[in-house]
Amino acid sequence: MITLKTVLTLLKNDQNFRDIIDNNQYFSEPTTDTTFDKISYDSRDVTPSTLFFAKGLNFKPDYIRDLEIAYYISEIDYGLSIPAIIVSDVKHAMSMIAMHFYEMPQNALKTLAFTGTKGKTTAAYFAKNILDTYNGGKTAMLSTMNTTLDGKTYFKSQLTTPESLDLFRMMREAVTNGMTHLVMEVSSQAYKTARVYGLTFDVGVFLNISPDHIGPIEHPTFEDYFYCKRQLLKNSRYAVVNSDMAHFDFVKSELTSEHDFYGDASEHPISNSEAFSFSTLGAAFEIQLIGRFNQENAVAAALASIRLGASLADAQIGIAKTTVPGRMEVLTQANGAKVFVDYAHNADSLDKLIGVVSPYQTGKITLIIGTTGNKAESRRQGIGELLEQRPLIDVILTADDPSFEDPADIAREIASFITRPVRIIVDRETAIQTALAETENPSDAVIIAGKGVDAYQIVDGVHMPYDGDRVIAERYL
Ligand SMILES: CC(=O)N[C@H]1[C@@H](OP(=O)(O)OP(=O)(O)OC[C@H]2O[C@@H](n3ccc(=O)[nH]c3=O)[C@H](O)[C@@H]2O)O[C@H](CO)[C@@H](O)[C@@H]1O[C@H](C)C(=O)N[C@@H](C)C(=O)N[C@H](CCC(=O)O)C(=O)O
Ligand SMILES: Nc1ncnc2c1ncn2[C@@H]1O[C@H](COP(=O)(O)OP(=O)(O)OP(=O)(O)O)[C@@H](O)[C@H]1O
Repeated sequence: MITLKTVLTLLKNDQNFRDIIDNNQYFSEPTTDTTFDKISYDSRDVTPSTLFFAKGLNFKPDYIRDLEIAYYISEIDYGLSIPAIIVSDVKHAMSMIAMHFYEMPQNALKTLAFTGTKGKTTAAYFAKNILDTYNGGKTAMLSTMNTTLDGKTYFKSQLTTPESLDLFRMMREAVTNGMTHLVMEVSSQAYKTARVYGLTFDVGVFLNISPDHIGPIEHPTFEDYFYCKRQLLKNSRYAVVNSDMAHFDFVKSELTSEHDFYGDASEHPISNSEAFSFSTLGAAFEIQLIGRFNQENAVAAALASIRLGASLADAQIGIAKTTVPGRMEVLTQANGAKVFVDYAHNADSLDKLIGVVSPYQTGKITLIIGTTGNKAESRRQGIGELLEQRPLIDVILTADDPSFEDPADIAREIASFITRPVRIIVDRETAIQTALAETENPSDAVIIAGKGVDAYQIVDGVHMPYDGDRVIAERYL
């Protein structure tokens, strides 16, 4: 519950309030003694005592024109018969009001947030397992794939970082469920669209940065993407940063909170790095996820979790038992060839993935990859240029969430950066079946990159059923 008076006080304290318009009259103080028992940004989910937020690129005033709601908050006066609270920034208003509506759940949780171009989900899974070992399974998690508010039941996430109204509701539910810790991924979009506005995390981790998510609906430039990501460190009481990341000196120069670094250029380098083990922080670790970058993700999660109370032994146990659905999963075909299923879907992570596979697989390596339509368009050139530099990799280009674009056109665009012949097999299952049928012996490998266990393909803006790369690969082993 929240009163109109409190809403206005919050907005005024945040210098966000402009005016109330009720019946063509302007007011700066509450005109009624209203209490809201629901907040919503979706007209399909309101009651008469709902405080409604009109926001978003595709919002239409017709959604609420005929609704019986007490007030709406908006940057624009839509001239409706519903009283309007006009603000300068509706996303800021949503976050400030949501955290108070849900009674500041962040005060009852130790919060740990990961940002970075790559590794957020993996690091979040490492941290959940470490913290669960410490607190007996009381860690909620919000990740790109899965969300759990009771530490054990998972449901599919809509966004990497939810809208503020959903975020604070979920945080309150986690507290009600007895959770003591929350691990979450914070995307650059979350800062760009103020989904975590006003929230201070106990620990914020910056994993790495490379050009990505640049396109019409995401970030106009790399500068904007990088700036948004850095906001996590400004809004965390304690920062953990990868000393090997691009622009590290600049990130370091901006730090104002207490902090720790990991990586080769820090006091916590990784040593004795083998496929399934490594050493750091003065201890030996076992790990199921191969790849040096996963060892980096693990160290980041360990440092952050230790800051929140976990011990080094908790970190060793948590890291050893972590697997992440669709990330670096290895299957073996009847002929002994290996199939690597991984979520890599930009040039940087693809480069790392190929780097992990090629030392072990000395035969023919076939890569199946595509990239999204209507989003992150710069990935096409990045992936194409990378594959041009890997002449020994046999490439099959396929569909990966083409959305409103033609997947064959996307594939041809990637192929335009590669001078050797590459195959285009648009149907993803056929591409996987073809590659698996071509392997001959244990030194061969197929890398299926991009969708992991995602059980959909976005086609014409709609999530169409897709079995997921791992399930399909298992079918043709
Ligand atoms: C740019 C952006 O942040 N977009 C998100 C945003 O959209 P929006 O605010 O513009 O809202 P909209 O979808 O245009 O709809 C307008 C409003 O009308 C309302 N509505 C709609 C229909 C109706 O009948 N009644 C009604 O009230 C809707 O509830 C909505 O509030 O809010 C929507 C939910 O409220 C999100 O679904 C949408 O994410 C889009 C689909 C998206 O794909 N975002 C990506 C870029 C994103 O945020 N990705 C990052 C991860 C990036 C990474 O991997 O690092 C993430 O955090 O998920
Ligand atoms: N530290 C890292 N550096 C580079 N690549 C990584 C790193 N960690 C993971 N990857 C690669 O990126 C892929 C995605 O990993 P993960 O899902 O953990 O990252 P994410 O940041 O959550 O990604 P996204 O924002 O695309 O959802 C992995 O499948 C792996 O190929």
